[in-house]
Amino acid sequence: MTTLGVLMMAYGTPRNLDEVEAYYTDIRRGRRPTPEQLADLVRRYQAIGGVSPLYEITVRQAQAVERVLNGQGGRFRVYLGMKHTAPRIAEAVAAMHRDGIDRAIAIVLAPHYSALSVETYHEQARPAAEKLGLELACVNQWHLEPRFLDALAARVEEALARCEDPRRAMVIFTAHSLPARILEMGDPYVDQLHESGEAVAKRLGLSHYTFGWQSAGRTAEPWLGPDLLEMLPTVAQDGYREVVVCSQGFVADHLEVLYDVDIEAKQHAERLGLRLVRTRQMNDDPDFIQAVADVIERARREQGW
Ligand SMILES: CC1=C(CCC(=O)O)c2cc3nc(cc4[nH]c(cc5[nH]c(cc1n2)c(C)c5CCC(=O)O)c(CCC(=O)O)c4C)C(CCC(=O)O)=C3C
Ligand SMILES: [Fe+2]
Repeated sequence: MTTLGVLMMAYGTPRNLDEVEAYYTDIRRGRRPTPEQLADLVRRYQAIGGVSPLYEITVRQAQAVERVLNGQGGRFRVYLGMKHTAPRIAEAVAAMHRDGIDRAIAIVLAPHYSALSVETYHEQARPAAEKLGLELACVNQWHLEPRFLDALAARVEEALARCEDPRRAMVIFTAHSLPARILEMGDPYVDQLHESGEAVAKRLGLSHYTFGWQSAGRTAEPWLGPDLLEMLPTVAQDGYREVVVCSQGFVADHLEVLYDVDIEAKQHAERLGLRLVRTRQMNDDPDFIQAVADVIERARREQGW
């Protein structure tokens, strides 16, 4: 049995505050941020303790997925490639090739597809693989993977259990906002976020839930709305006292969760007399890791590998 590669791709995070400028420049496709923009981002990293736990969590996720896949009788080797930091996606592909791997499944640690998110990872992976003659099967989305939905539902249930009156709490499913032009592009991102949220709501029989966007970029073009922060006053006006935020578009604790939700949104909520409870992130919890392994196994079967 030959070893099958798994190219596991994730966003990447600066390892320390000195790396923030280079990171931000990379996210902005080579345009350096203004001193004000940089200072604001540094301030947000400082507010969550100086560094984001994202890199360590991503490494643990990759190792755990490899363990589960191989424990099920497979022969996989997982390689981690980051979009904005080292080890880069192309480096991970090159490492696979050096190790003699000629087939790999490429998966992004983000469940919902958009041409402006998941596709940008594949756009780095595909040419790197082609150049080396490595066959790549790219997974576009996995937001409806049954055990992923189970994991998401379990976290919403657990967050509701932390509410004083779970039946009267509003659940808001969020994801990273994207430029609103994806709507004219026929992009499936918005529909997919509704699909996974609806599936969870159905599993739990939720009657009070809605959808919102978070962490929109600081650019001039319009972004998908409504923004979570703008929704909170309406939720308060409608008489809710507790709100559960499920950042379903993210699978780890990182800046967008630890700052944008835990600090910024929580402060907004408190000023409105709302208690905000956030669902726990997936990180390397076994139920989530099994779900990712299921996605990879499914892709392997579909390829006939
Ligand atoms: C769709 C999407 C995901 C989810 C899917 C996926 O995971 O891929 C995601 C995740 C993440 N985004 C992250 C960080 C940042 N994203 C930024 C900016 C942007 N994100 C965008 C999109 C996404 N981003 C876009 C279109 C921009 C604007 C770029 C521009 O200007 O054209 C900025 C710049 C400053 C700011 O705007 O806040 C930062 C610092 C971190 C790591 C946090 C940590 O370090 O813990 C993570 C996991
Ligand atoms: Fe981002």
